[in-house]
Amino acid sequence: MKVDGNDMRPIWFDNKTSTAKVIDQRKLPHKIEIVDLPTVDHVIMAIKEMLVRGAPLIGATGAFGVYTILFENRDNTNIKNNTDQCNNLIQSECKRLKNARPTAINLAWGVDRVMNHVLKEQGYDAKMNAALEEACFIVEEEAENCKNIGEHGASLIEEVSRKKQNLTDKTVNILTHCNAGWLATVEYGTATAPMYVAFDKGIDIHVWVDETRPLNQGARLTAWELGKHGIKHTVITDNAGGHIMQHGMVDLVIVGTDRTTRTGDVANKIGTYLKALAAKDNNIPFYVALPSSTFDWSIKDGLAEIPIEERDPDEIRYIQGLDINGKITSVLVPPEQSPAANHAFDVTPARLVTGFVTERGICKALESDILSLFPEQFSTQSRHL
Ligand SMILES: CSC[C@@H](O)[C@@H](O)C(=O)COP(=O)(O)O
Repeated sequence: MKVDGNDMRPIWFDNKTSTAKVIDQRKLPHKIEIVDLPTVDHVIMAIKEMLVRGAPLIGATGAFGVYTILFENRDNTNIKNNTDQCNNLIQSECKRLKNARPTAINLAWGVDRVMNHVLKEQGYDAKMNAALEEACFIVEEEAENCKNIGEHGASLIEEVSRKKQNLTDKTVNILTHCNAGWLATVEYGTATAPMYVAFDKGIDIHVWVDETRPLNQGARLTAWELGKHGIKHTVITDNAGGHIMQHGMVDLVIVGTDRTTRTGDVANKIGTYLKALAAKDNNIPFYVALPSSTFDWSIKDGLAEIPIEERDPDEIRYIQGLDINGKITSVLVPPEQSPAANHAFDVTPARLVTGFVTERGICKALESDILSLFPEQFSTQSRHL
């Protein structure tokens, strides 16, 4: 996507250094800082500390992580000359990569996909080349998936726009939570992709951006992205959604997801469930946009089976922003001694979801409908079979 006229992605491969590079999203929107990922420890740190975040981006970063295992050990003759030792190292490092964050299924998906590719190859250089090739392929494929999500999802916005043509206020008001934009994917985003497509087609849209405490991905990242694209938006507190829905100020909710079961239960950033409840109570369509890499085909019960990450309570206790000297700084909010609990995600049951926007089209939040878009997953072993 364009930032001040320049093409930008949150991750890319730098041929000069032979390493993946990422934008450090902790510093946005105040500073664009690029970080190099030359070792697996760097990759794990980037995922854990959320320099990169958002399910599809975590998946892409994990995919490059597998390449990094081989890049990092390229001068280790013991590993290079012993296939068993090399494969054991790849498998144990991949396990470490997959443990960096638990909720987004894309991480395990991206790592396993590249790992399985690499283990089949004979010879160190062939393995390293295969890892890089597959990681780059995943990045392009996810970008294409998000583009298609945008095309399909824009039809929902166009439909609302058509219905509003006889009203004085024709603006389509969309609410979103967290950041499911290009910063969370590779290009376009998931929840934001339909917004970018609709806006580019000339539809009058306005986006309510939940600030998304504790790390403010909405206020910091979604607002920045939308602003750079010229899309009208307003940052609101996380608790304002219900109120504005009751007052007819929201036509449509679109969010992303970190893991969705084959039955349509949706894990996403903490607070998503409350938005879905409020949308249901106000008859407002609640859509979830996702690439197929975010479905967990092996599970059926999101509440019981999706692991919910619990992060450092200090992310709640401290809030980060620019001080009056223009320096990024953190300040303590609650009393020093008060404990805090940081549940990073929640699960919205399928019954509250109007539908899914995927790269293959839109479907209802029902196992049969989801599988009719992805019939090849019909026989994927659910843990319940
Ligand atoms: C297209 S990204 C979808 C989700 O990953 C996004 O909504 C989200 O919850 C991100 O959480 P984060 O903790 O910032 O990684």
